Amino acid sequence: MLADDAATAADLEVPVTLLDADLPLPSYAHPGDAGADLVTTVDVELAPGERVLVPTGVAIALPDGYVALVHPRSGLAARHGLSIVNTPGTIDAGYRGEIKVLLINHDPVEPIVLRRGDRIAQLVVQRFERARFVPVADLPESVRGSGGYGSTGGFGPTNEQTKETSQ
Ligand SMILES: O=c1ccn([C@H]2C[C@H](O)[C@@H](COP(=O)(O)OP(=O)(O)OP(=O)(O)O)O2)c(=O)[nH]1
Ligand SMILES: [Mg+2]
Repeated sequence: MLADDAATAADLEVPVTLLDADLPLPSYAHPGDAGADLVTTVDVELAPGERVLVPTGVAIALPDGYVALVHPRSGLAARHGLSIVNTPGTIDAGYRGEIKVLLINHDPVEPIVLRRGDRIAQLVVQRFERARFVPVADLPESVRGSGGYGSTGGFGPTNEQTKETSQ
């Protein structure tokens, strides 16, 4: 059973429709948690390496200027290798459809069995900035410059599985 998430008047109000009345609203396990847990409405078994788009029974209407991000749950990742292909998934403010989660089983050997009502992911609601992309000839200088992808050090050479395309 989920703990009472103790919503307060200070919390952002987000209208939700439950497409499956027997399952719960997204719910925070503890006060102060960033992620509200989402459940699967279906039983599903993921073979090793398999990905499945799983329904959550929830549709929301975020206010303009907000986004909801669908993150994996670390316990399921650590214990079973369960993650999300497109992590974090982006729920746009204008989206009124059912939130779905593209789960993947990263375990090389064991299948993962999920039951209807299991908590499979967590939704983090955030404000965001819209950018006005302004073309310029030269970007302002910075200390980092164009160094990236391990420019500050790492361990070992790049694995040959990492392919890079050149122009
Ligand atoms: O994990 C996710 C990610 C997205 N969506 C929904 C909400 C989101 O607003 C919409 C579109 O997502 P996104 O923009 O990431 O996908 P796209 O491939 O760019 O699709 P579109 O062309 O519809 O924008 O799909 C989900 O239900 N779950
Ligand atoms: Mg899109």
